[in-house]
Amino acid sequence: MTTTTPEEVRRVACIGAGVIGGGWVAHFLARGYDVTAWDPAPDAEVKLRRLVDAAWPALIELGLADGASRDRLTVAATLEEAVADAQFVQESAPEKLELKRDLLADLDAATPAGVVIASSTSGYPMTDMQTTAATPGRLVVGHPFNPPYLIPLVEVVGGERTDAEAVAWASRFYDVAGKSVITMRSEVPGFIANRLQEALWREALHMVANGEATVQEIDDSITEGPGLRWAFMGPMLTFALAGGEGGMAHMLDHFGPSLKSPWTRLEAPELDKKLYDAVVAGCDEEANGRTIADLVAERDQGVIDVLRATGRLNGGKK
Ligand SMILES: NC(=O)C1=CN([C@@H]2O[C@H](COP(=O)(O)OP(=O)(O)OC[C@H]3O[C@@H](n4cnc5c(N)ncnc54)[C@H](O)[C@@H]3O)[C@@H](O)[C@H]2O)C=CC1
Ligand SMILES: C[N+](C)(C)CC(=O)CC(=O)[O-]
Repeated sequence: MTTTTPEEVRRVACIGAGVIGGGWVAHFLARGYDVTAWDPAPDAEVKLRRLVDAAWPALIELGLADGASRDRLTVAATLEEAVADAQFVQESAPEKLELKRDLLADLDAATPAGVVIASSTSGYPMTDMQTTAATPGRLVVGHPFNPPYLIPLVEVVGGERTDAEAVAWASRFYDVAGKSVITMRSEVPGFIANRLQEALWREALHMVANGEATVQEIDDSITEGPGLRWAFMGPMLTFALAGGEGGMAHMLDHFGPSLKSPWTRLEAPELDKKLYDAVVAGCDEEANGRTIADLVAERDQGVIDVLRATGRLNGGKK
């Protein structure tokens, strides 16, 4: 393993610079790191710098680290150049298993020995991605949430061939870099948060497909309802309060049987053209003329307001 401690890291490489890679770049720049990015798309640098510029006002509001600057971003011409002197590597390439396997093997070959390489994958187990790397012990999952420069959580987990030391190093590094870390004990498919989100998403798609709720109603049902509580108290404790003075024990006695009620019976819906079009059109209708850039700015401001209201403006951590 690397002899660089998480506290000593100054140079980070971000591989893949789309929505998430770009978000990681913005986060690491705001925390004062030197960042080198690489992305094979011809227009990647223009898009990346646009994303960082759009994120920067929110990051200023959150509070930049000493010395943080957009000038610390370098866009490399090759993968090898990007990782040549990296002290940590964050991979955020498209969610395709074969691509991730090949890319992680290439990164492993090009990155200085012992440096930890993390994948942003939304759900592939590292065991399935590290199969062709020569030194898989340093490969971990570091799953972020969009946008990584504002949402604190990172889920960290290794694969069967990952060294426990690499998982511990990555968890500590993200902590030092201002993230809120959950280090998982096993490779649960979808990790923790996406497993929960996907359950909700599956039910939402069923309701749209069956004409039971509109896209707008689904969003309102969360933002006007449980979402208000979830920003500061998770689904477990909020449901404990549903039991009144009896807390979770009374809640389980009272509502436990409804766990087996028909609302939880569903398999994933078929994402056919009709459902696809209905969800896309519903989002356009709900956006009501607001562009994606407008919505990103609105979301960023909303997250900052929530972080401030819940006393979490110190770099995003509780
Ligand atoms: N979009 C989201 O909300 C989240 C995505 N993720 C994960 O982050 C990763 C990236 O997803 P997005 O940023 O959404 O995708 P994206 O499509 O916005 O960006 C992917 C980028 O990778 C580049 N790319 C293509 N081939 C590449 C290669 N061989 N090596 C390096 N870069 C390559 C593309 O040019 C593109 O800029 C995926 O693993 C995804 O599951 C994780 C959390 C949230
Ligand atoms: C849509 N997604 C599965 C890629 C989302 C995530 O992985 C995390 C997030 O940002 O919600």
